[in-house]
Order: sequence, then structure tokens, then C-alpha cells
Amino acid sequence: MSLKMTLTAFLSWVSTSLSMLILIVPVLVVALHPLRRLPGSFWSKICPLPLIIQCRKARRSAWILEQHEKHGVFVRIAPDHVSIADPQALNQIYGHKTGFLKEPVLFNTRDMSIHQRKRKYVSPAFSARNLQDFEEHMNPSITRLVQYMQKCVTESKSFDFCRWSNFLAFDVIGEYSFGSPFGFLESGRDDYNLIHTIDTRGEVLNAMGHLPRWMRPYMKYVRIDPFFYKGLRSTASLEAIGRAAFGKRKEDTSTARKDLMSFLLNAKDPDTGDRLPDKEILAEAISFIVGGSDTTSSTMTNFMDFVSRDQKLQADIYTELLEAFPGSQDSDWVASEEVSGKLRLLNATLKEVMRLRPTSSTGLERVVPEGGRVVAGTFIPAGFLVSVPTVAIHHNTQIYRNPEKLDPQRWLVEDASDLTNYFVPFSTGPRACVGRNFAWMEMLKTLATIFRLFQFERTISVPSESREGFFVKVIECNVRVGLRASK
Ligand code: HEM
Repeated sequence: MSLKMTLTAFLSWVSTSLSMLILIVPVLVVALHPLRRLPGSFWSKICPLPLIIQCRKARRSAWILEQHEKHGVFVRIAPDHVSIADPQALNQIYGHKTGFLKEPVLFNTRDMSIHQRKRKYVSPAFSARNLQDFEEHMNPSITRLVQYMQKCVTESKSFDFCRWSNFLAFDVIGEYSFGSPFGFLESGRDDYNLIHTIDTRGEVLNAMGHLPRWMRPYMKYVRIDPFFYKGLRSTASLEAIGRAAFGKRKEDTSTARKDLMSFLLNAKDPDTGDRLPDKEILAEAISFIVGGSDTTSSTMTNFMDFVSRDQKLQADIYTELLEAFPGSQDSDWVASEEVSGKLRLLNATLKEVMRLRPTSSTGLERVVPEGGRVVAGTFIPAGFLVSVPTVAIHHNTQIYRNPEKLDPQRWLVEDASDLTNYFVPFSTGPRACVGRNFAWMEMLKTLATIFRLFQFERTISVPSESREGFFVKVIECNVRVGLRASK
């Protein structure tokens, strides 16, 4: 045999063996995997790419819902990740003392003892007493929003509530975290490009969280798709904005206000008695900007989106508001939380909006602890990721009758407390949202004020489009606005 023929035969053998390997390895990975009995698409079982692609398209939750419709309650959405759309799993995974740990992707820490330490010095900032004290500091921002709406009425122009609720939420969280608003409502602009920065960062970190850990640091060098590179740049610029605001607040020792920063600046490490390092305070404050801005603004936008399309519901809410806040109001009037908190229809509608369209819609990831756990009747071995998609629970037909319908009345009937166990927009257990009372106060006050003073009408009749980063966000909410007559 000539040398040429031998070489050809060898190359052909190599290529056949490689092809076999490429075909066989994934089949073996699927067949021998510890989670092999759980369903999911073939590609999701061998690599996280399908999930990353959906995160990249900013529609992770929608895709996961589709996967559940196709495969059932348990779905492997990545080789090591099982999504579980069973209400029983909520407490089994997220409840107290379950041993499931958080993947350190979203808010900063995974370690339970560090988390408990942080919670200790952050929680007092959200006590009922402290929130009551802070309430008056929210009012000027809400008044600025009202002034803008009055301007729109005078000029007979529609406006994008999505944008303005964002301005409001950022100014309020700026006021709470750093002692002064970012100034969005006053200028009517996002001079820091903060909104875009946080949106981009959310989308990118959401996608990055599913890449193998070793790959993540290199994503900033990937220039074929600038998505990752831009998102990581956004993270850096968010830190710069936070650092500048923190520096300003630290110099201002004159304020006696009990905002979040005052708690962080005075907090002491329970073990050493030392004050917290600046780096930790800054990281904490940034997590509040991220966690406490888009979430409240998107929820208020969803409320506006639904209620401005349903004039009957809007009229009923107005009747309730008029009874609670009768007569003409001063130009800087803002609804109090004390009264708004008791308005049954307003509260039920806000709850229903958060059920139907939760901003934190996706399943929050947790790692199965040592020894593995039985979740919703199925054993999952240790070390794998599990999550329960909030949106799937909120749309579960066994819990909510007619789940696709916006029906505030479902919260007003006597046995509504059964539903409350499965209402988890703020998550549940030890890692649940620490800012939920703050958020509820901000949203109720704002919505009570604007729906008492104005009438809104959505400018489009087609469904709203949304994008999902950390949170699901409607991308526009243009409304026409008119003044309510003061009776
Ligand atoms: C409608 C508004 C809000 C929603 C839907 C919401 C939702 C959530 C959810 C689902 C989590 C759990 C995340 C996880 O387990 O991975 C969370 C955590 C958190 N939220 Fe909120 N949130 C809202 C408003 C706020 C506000 C206003 C603040 C701050 C003022 C805030 C600060 C935080 C922080 C710091 C955490 C981390 C808590 C921890 O790890 O202990 N959130 N939020």
C-alpha cells in the first residue's frame, strides 16, 4: 500500500471516530446523567445553550412556561437545572431551614451566615416605624410626577408612563439609599443613563448566570456579539454612579434622616464590633438601587397598563378613592399610606396585577443541599439547581380559577387567604424581598394619588410587549391623561 493510501485511510478512520464520538458522547451524557429520568429537550439536557439563547432574547420565563406546557411539571432547562412548576415545591425549596442555598448570581451572597448578618443590619431600615418616618420623603417625588402629568393635561399630550414610573422609582430609591433623589423627575431625563444601564446589566447577568463559571470572566472579550461586553460595561458604570452618590452622602453628616445609608454607616459587625467597610456599604446600596427600582416601576406600569385599558375598573377604583380622599386637594397633596392601605379594591387590584404579571417572574435558583432532597415527590440529588417559576405558580389553574383573567374580586372573597399562600411576587422564606413593605408603600401612595387626580387611557389596544432581564419589564406604556373633576 502506498503512503498516500495509508494516510487517507488513517484520516478517514480519525474522522469516522470523531464523528462517532460527537454523536455518542451527548447520547451517553443524556443516558447516564443522574437526572436522566426527568424530561426536557435533548439540547437542554446536553448544554445550557437553549436557556442562554432565551435569556439573550430577553424571554426566559416565557420559554420556561412553554417548556412546562410541553414536558409537564418537572423540566430540565439546562443539564444541571430542573424547573419545577408545582406549588408544593415553593416551601420545600424556598422555606425556612430547608438547606437549599442561593446561586450567587443575583443579589450578592450565597453563604447563609453572611446573609443573616447582612439581614440583621439591613432589616431595621425596613421596620414599620422607620418606613413611617421615611414616608414623607417619598412625597416630593410623587408630587413631581403629578406636576408632569398636569403639564401633559395642559398640553393635551400623551406620555410614556413606563419611563416616568422609572424616573419616580429611581428618585425614590436614590432618596432612600443615598439621601437625595437622582433628579430624573426634575429634569425629565435620565442624565446618568441609569435606566438603560440597569436594563442591559440585568439582561446580560441573567444570561451569564447560565454559562459555566470558568467562561464568565472571558465574556467581556467576546466582540462578535457585543451583548455581553456592553452589559459588563454597564455593571462598571452602575458602580461608578453608586460610588459618586455614596461619596456625596458620606460627606453630608448634617442629615439626621434615617435612610438606608444611615443604617449602613452606623452598622457594626456583630463579631468584631468594627464598622462596615465602604466597599460592603456600596455593594449593599447598589443592590438596593437594582432591587428597588425596576421592580416597583414595572409593577406600577403593569397596573397602569391593565387599568388604563379597563375604564369600568378604573371608575370603581376612582369611586373608592374619592370616598377616601373627598373634596379638592392641595397642589402638593399625596395620598397617605395609612388611608391607601385600607382601600380594598385598590389593594386587590395591585395584588391581582402582581399575580398576573409578576415582575420577578422567573424561578429563583437554589442548589440542592447535601444528601439530595425529595421535591414535590421526586428525588433530586445534591448539587443540582432547582427553581420554581413564579409565573407558573401564579397561573396555576388548580389554585387560581381562570388565571389569565385580571379579576381583583378573587382577592375580596372570604376564602382568599388560601390564594395568599401561593402569591409569591416577593418570593418567600429567608431570602424573600427585604424591601417589600417599602415597595408596597411606594406603589400604593403613587397609584392612589394619580388615580384620584387623573383619568388614564391606553393609546394602543394590542397587547404590550415586554423584555426580561432580572425582571420582566413592559417596554412602553403610552397613555392619554385627563384631570378628574374635584367634587
Ligand atoms: C414590586 C417590587 C418588588 C418586587 C416584586 C421584588 C422582588 C424581589 C424578589 C423576588 C426577591 C428575591 C430574590 C432572590 O431570592 O433571588 C427580592 C430580594 C430583594 N429585594 Fe426586592 N422586590 C421589590 C422591591 C424592592 C425594594 C423597593 C427594595 C429596596 C428598597 C428591594 C430590595 C431587595 C433586596 C435587597 C433583596 C435581596 C434580599 C436578600 O437577599 O436577603 N426590593 N426582591
